[in-house]
Amino acid sequence: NYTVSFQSLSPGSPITSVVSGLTTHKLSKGLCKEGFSGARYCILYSYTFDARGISILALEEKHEYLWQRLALWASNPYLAHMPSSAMSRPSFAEVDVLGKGKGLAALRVIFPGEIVLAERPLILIDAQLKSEYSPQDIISLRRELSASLPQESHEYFMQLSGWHEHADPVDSRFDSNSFNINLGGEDTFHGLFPAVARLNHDCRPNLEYNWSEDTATMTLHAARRIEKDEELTISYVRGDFSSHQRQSRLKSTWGFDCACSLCSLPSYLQEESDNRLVILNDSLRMLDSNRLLPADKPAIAERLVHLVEMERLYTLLPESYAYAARAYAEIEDKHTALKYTTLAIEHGLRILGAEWKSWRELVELEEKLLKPNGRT
Ligand SMILES: C[S@@+](CC[C@H](N)C(=O)[O-])C[C@H]1O[C@@H](n2cnc3c(N)ncnc32)[C@H](O)[C@@H]1O
Repeated sequence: NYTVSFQSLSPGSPITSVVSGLTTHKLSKGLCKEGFSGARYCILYSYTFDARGISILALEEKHEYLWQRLALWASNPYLAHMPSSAMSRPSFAEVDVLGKGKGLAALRVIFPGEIVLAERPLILIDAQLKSEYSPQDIISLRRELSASLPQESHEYFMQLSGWHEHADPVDSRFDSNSFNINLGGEDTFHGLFPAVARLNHDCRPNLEYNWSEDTATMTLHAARRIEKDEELTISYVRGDFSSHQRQSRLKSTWGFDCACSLCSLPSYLQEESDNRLVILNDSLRMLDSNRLLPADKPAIAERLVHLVEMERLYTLLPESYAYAARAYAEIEDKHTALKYTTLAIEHGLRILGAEWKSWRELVELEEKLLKPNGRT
């Protein structure tokens, strides 16, 4: 139920009330600026959204769609808030971590699959912006955007880390802390999630993040059991990259030398891990290629599962089980196919949540396998 007419929101217009679900939000339109292509990008902001506000910089005609996506989930019970505001029973707290600045640590044991944190963006920027304005204009737009947040949120944003020493302070905070997300089909945005922004990197993290376009929420699940006081981490780069690729990406984009559990191993063990990653990626390529005979697929899928387990790449585990399930179903080994289907569904829902793309396909496979005399 939206009572606002988006066309009528002109820059600097008086605040307009919008009813979404049970919540009344006050929306305002800020600065608008025409890009090189003639497209008009405008700031839309609300001081009341999720109790900490939101600032969006996007094509004017996309404002209504974006707002509907965000407002629909205003009553999501899992929503996290900034550490300074009321959050019923967080399982983590902000801490100082030696050599990494601030971070988040578990206040209690967190079990595999638990939702640790789920939040919507504080700032959203259309990724097209880069091609529409000069670097100087982008800096001013980003500054204007962060200044449109409520005072407390703006201060919180400015306390986030921004490692690029010589860059603009607002710009470097965006660059160090934002995620690329899809919102509105193919449209890419840079989203800043304030609590998630405090998570440090580990090449073998204990949390997995998932962006849901449907609920406009970033959700973090525990990828394994996490002990009390353990630091919570995500991986900023793909875990199946080689150690060299991971370390150089982390240095160039986030400015640090990775000293995580994997990168601190003696070099001969890192080489072992890199070798396993090469075979792991080859196995994935082969299974995707359609060039394998059905009889050869189970062994390759088993090898994939084994390597993923050895490499502690928990997020790849559900998809690896799924490959094994499909491979065994194809050769009509129902018993083993069912074992892997169950493992895939259980791990997938636990770690990746209901947004996991293979979930429904596997449930159908399981149903077929369970039919007496049913063929796969
Ligand atoms: C998204 S922020 C994470 C939170 C940040 N530590 C803070 O104090 O707000 C990314 C920055 O944290 C630091 N960082 C993250 N992971 C790290 C790691 N594994 N080792 C050292 N520094 C790390 C780097 O300075 C990086 O640019």
